Amino acid sequence: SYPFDVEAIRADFPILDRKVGGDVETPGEGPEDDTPLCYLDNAATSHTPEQVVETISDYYRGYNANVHRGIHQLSQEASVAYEKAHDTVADFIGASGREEIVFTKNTTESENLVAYAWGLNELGPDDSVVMTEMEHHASLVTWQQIAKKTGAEVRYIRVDEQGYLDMDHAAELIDDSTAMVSVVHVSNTLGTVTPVAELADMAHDHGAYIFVDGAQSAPTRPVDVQEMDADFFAFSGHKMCGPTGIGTLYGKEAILEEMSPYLYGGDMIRRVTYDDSTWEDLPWKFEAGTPSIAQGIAFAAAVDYLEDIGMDAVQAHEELLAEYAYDRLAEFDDVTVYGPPGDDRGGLVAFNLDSVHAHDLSSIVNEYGVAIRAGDHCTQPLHDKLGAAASARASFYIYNTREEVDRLIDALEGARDLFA
Ligand SMILES: Cc1ncc(COP(=O)(O)O)c(CN[C@@H]2CONC2=O)c1O
Repeated sequence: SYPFDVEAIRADFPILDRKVGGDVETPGEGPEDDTPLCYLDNAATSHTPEQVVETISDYYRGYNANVHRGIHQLSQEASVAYEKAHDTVADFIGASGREEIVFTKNTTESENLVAYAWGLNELGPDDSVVMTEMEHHASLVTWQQIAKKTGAEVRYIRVDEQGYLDMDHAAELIDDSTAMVSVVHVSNTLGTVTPVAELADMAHDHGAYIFVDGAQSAPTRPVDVQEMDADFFAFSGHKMCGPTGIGTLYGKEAILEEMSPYLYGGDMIRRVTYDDSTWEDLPWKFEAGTPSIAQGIAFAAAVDYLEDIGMDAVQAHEELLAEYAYDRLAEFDDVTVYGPPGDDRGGLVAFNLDSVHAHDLSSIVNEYGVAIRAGDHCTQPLHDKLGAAASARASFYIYNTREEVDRLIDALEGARDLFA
């Protein structure tokens, strides 16, 4: 049994009825497209339910217009919907209001916004930025490069053998020189869940900010940014039933108020003269130019869709599938699974089959209709630490089932027989 009616959810995703195996030039239409799809790459991107797809087409068909400035009815309708979408996202993560919700392109842009608009101005040679060894490149490379530009020092909290964060090491690294602690909430490679509230306390005890990368947590579990006391929190719509091209940077209002803009242009200004300019209120100060209007409205529809299921139920489903996959992989004596035990991780499992390179494994299981990820998952330093050039990764979402995990295991057995 599952925490909710998975079959009813699957009915909202026609793509799950796709057959694969044919010519990629003609998606889903070729005569060889005869193998039912088994999609297990949700940490990369999730699918989009009909309700969200319809929201996008309803917008373009019914009230497409530019926002914020127009006086005519369509512009007012689009502006209300786009601005209210910020309220929906604010409620979803426990923010105090739309002033704390900046719509960006994705998590990556959210990280860069803070690194450039705050980091470049505030960091210097006496400062340190503390991250973990399991950061995604969206934060690791961003803060690494900003630190180079500003002379700040970068420090990495150790991840132990089991994939847990070494909190004693965190306490050593986070000190009075620390200006920013930037950490992943749920690792997209290990599935490790980081104790972000504890890290926030450590950061605040030393007068530092904490930036939580919520790309893999916001879609898969309840998030309350005030409870964790995050100063910044970032996530992407496309990983949580939303379209690509839309993400969120949450920031505490007082901090965003102080920060200078990231991108300049229209919509983010209040008054412009030849000499200088003043800025719009939050969050519009950080949304320059014509925004991704349809995507923003659809992002809110995706939040509504998930809230209907309930994030506790989403988390429970993720965890049962991750544990099941972990246990089934443990049946192999030539499989290495990375990260904490199956009953203490987010909804993904990265692994290697000893005799088969992850890329070969991924392409073979693809022959069985199974879609998983192979590569470094944008965590190359972590893979160096693991001693793995690459890993295969299965990641689950609300529409996946145990039978689909079984299909993965059957495909792995097929791959092993091929290479045996
Ligand atoms: C932990 C984490 N942080 C940041 C990002 C960046 O998100 P955007 O690409 O939306 O900016 C990702 C994306 N996850 C990658 C994308 O593909 N496979 C993954 O695991 C991620 O998993």
